[in-house]
Amino acid sequence: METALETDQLGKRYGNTWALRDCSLHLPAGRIAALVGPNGAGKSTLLHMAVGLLRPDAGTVRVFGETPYDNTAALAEIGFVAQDTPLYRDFTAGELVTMGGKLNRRWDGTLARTRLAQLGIPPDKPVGKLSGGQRAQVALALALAKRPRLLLLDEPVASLDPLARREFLQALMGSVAESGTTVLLSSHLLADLERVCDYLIVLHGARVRLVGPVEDLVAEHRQLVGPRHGDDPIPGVASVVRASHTDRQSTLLVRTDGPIGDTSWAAHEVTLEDVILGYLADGDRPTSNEAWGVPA
Ligand SMILES: Nc1ncnc2c1ncn2[C@@H]1O[C@H](COP(=O)(O)OP(=O)(O)OP(=O)(O)O)[C@@H](O)[C@H]1O
Repeated sequence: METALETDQLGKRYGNTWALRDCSLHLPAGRIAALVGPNGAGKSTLLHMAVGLLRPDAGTVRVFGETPYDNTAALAEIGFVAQDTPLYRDFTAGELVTMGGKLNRRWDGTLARTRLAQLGIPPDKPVGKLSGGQRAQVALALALAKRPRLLLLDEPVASLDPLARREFLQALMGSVAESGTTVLLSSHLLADLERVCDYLIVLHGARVRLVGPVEDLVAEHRQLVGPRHGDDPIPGVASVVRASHTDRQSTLLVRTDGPIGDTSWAAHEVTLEDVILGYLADGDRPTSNEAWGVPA
């Protein structure tokens, strides 16, 4: 299968601090992928390198086989909606659609106008005077009009109310289903991601913690509840993601590589949210109490 995005040992550093490190992953074409991680995990940094806004300090990033940095041909294949949906606020939505046609060689202005008309967005009002949700829809319509093969969205629904969020995600799903566009979408809203995404990338502490098709990842993880557990290996368990213990009982989130044969463990299925939260709970906090002058 064709690969839309591929990184190998990709890294970006600010001063002495790695914003993203040893990032190796691939995103097959046609997927709608969730990019998840706590604040400061490196999500925007990864997206900015994928869209050629940042030059990597280590490793490589390729979009459909091309390096995006300083590569106009590669950038023509990528749509990007940045975190705060920046738009020229004095321009109207209609003017932005016209401008897009002058700046992009493959531009579907009719698609953008049809979408914006369906959403009831006025064509003649400066976008600075639209609501946050309407602005996000304008930004998405412009990104889709570019007919990108890869669409990168950095927290596109963060500022939207639940109804606007649902409409935005439905619009996104509808149009990428028609066009076959690959999407990589960062968000903190796990329930939304569970509804729309079929591929998952978890970042934590500047590193990739988990990558793969949602269906496989959910199927491979189990919650085990059983007698207090030490460090002994459990047959069928490839790794323990997270463990909590009482005096007599242990509860483990595990990644399996076979059936759990030991009947002293009760094995429960997990949701995507359980898996994500398990990986997010594991990892160091970048800023210590000492740095803030508070006791540990
Ligand atoms: N321009 C910059 N200069 C210095 N450090 C930066 C810069 N941009 C990002 N960082 C640092 O890089 C790390 C990763 O930041 P990034 O914005 O990629 O995280 P994120 O996962 O997108 O976070 P959020 O969910 O808050 O948007 C953070 O520690 C951040 O402080």
